Amino acid sequence: MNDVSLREQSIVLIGFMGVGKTTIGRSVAKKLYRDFIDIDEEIEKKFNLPTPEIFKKYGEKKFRETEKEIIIHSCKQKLKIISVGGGAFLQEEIRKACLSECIIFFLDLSWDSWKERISLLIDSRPVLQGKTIEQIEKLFYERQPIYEGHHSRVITDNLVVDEIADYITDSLKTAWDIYEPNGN
Ligand SMILES: Nc1ncnc2c1ncn2[C@@H]1O[C@H](COP(=O)(O)OP(=O)(O)O)[C@@H](O)[C@H]1O
Ligand SMILES: O=C(O)C1=C[C@@H](OP(=O)(O)O)[C@@H](O)[C@H](O)C1
Ligand SMILES: [Mg+2]
Repeated sequence: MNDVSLREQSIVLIGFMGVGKTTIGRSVAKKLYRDFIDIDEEIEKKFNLPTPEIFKKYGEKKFRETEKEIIIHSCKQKLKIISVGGGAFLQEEIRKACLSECIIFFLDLSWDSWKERISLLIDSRPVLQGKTIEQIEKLFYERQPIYEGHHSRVITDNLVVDEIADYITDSLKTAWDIYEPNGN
């Protein structure tokens, strides 16, 4: 770790696509009066295209390279709330950078709850498109080990966005008060 205090460290949300990283990250940022960075939004701004179009026009490899560049840059900043795409932690360099620079929350949703959400996700997630539900289930479980590197896990089944965001902010405030009681 660098010389950034615990209170200043940026927070990174990870987990499979659709678990709520973007929505919950935005809510946590509001509650803590911090800037929010959604890495997918940053990639889309850079290409001036939605993610499915980036995949179509430039390919997944280019998307992943850009994702890495933006995350490595963003995770070195202080006091941010950062939501990374569900595939970002496939890249070891990203995992290592986030783990050493930031506090990582893993949003853990069960397959049974996740599959109820699929219709909300399919149009904007190219990785899900053209796959059967069985293939998506296989991907869901294959991806779980990449999220093992984290500092805190939040089981999100049956919780609304506000409850999850409150849980994250409360646990951060508790950790800050324990480890940096004088606010530094
Ligand atoms: N706790 C939750 N309960 C119900 N729906 C949720 C919850 N969190 C997110 N959603 C919904 O799931 C969809 C995916 O959320 P999103 O924040 O884009 O996930 P991610 O960034 O992890 O892909 C959105 O339609 C969002 O409104
Ligand atoms: O898991 C993945 O491979 C992806 C997840 C998406 O982000 P969310 O996890 O926010 O849906 C986005 O980065 C892209 O569609 C690829
Ligand atoms: Mg997202």
